[in-house]
Amino acid sequence: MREEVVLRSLLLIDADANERRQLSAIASRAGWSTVGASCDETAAAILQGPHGREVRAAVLSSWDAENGPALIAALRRCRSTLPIIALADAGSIAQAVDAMRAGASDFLAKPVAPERLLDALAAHADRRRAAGELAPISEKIAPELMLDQLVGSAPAFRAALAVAAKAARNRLPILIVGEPGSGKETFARSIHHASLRAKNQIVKVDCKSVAANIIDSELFGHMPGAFPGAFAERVGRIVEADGGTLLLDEVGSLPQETQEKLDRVLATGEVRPVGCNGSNSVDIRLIATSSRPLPGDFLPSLAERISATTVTLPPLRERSGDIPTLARHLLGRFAEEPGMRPLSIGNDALAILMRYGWPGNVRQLAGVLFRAALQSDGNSLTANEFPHIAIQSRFSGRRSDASPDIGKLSTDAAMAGAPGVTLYRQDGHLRSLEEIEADIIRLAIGHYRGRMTEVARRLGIGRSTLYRKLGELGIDTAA
Ligand SMILES: Nc1ncnc2c1ncn2[C@@H]1O[C@H](COP(=O)(O)OP(=O)(O)OP(=O)(O)O)[C@@H](O)[C@H]1O
Repeated sequence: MREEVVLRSLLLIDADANERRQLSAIASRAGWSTVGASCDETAAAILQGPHGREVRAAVLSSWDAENGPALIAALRRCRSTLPIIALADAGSIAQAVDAMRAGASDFLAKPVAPERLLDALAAHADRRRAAGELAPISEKIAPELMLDQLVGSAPAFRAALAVAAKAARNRLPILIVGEPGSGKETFARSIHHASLRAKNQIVKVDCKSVAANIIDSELFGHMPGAFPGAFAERVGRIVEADGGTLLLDEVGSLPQETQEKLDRVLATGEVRPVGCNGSNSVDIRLIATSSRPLPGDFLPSLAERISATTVTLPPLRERSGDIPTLARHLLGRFAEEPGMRPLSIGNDALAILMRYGWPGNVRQLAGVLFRAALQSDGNSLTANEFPHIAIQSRFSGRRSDASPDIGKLSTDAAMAGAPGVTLYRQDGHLRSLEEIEADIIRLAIGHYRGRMTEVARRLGIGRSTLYRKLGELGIDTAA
């Protein structure tokens, strides 16, 4: 038990005790114990004190360009590798760049969604995960893209685009399913912009981060006195979206009762605020997203209504042929921001990025590229800029130096939907069956991130056969 607390102690630095209290409440949800500091001297004293080693990360909750760099320098003097996450008001990429240049490990725009902060903390402070790879720093640099500007040519991605383009023209609900970071919200916004409702608002509610006891009031609104603390009338998000699009992120997290109310709104076009006897007519198009198939206990009639049109986004690892174009697109986006400059990316770097599994999908790719872009001194990113990714890409069927033509590699991979295994030696002769088999097994281990039961199942062999082959072919899974 003590071990758990010691492993997850978080230093919160802010002059305002309220800010510290709010962050402490969020962090405690993920099991962090917190210690607060109102200034840099106190923070340094805590890090140098008897419990200093227990602190696993620090959050500067009000980034200030004038004092921030000195504060980070002071923290770094005490602990050079401490993950430091800076928070600042939304609106300035320049602040993000400043904070990162000053040595922050990550930067988040306020107000920070609790999930985002916890993800960033986990990504930076949990040594079992690659440093910062899931961090959402590049999040702010995400322009609204039209459907035809979305990057991707893999067949599954094109199929998703085709469904989205067709659905944009009507007003029926849409469900977008895809792993975290695969582009669900981006798709939803592009669909809205391609629809006849584009001139009206798209209103987003993140169902996962709104507490169950206030979600009804958030969505449907409430009347004064509807519940203790409801002093004034509140217009719900559904009414705000009237004439436009309501985007419900992670719709599977809605409580059962709210699902029933939402189902009625969709069926009747009428919204009844909490505590009100009457109702308002609304005209909304619902786009719901979910990072996994809707849960088994999800209200069947609502599930049927919202999933009649389903857009399924492939994970990035299943469209690694799109990575070169995506990487160039993302670098182009970053280059437009103040303090950033145009950067190209070399074939060696692309080969590494294409071999990696990307559990955080396009968001993770954007984060990794953004960090590399900030740290690079040259005009082109090379493999050296991606050490964490290179380490994790090591189980690969294709050596980057055996595939110098990334254009060809990307077309091949796009056709296969994943990095392939080369059949030919560099002298043009076929490779032996054993070599090809070994590569396929390495590729499968990398693709399923070392989950041997899944590797065996996907390769259609038993686990014991898999382990025998690892021995016979000299494949070292711990390499
Ligand atoms: N096809 C694409 N082309 C260009 N950029 C993309 C594409 N897909 C995703 N992105 C970028 O990747 C980032 C993550 O996308 P987005 O927020 O839409 O993912 P998500 O699936 O909604 O994530 P989450 O499940 O965590 O909410 C954004 O910066 C977005 O602009």
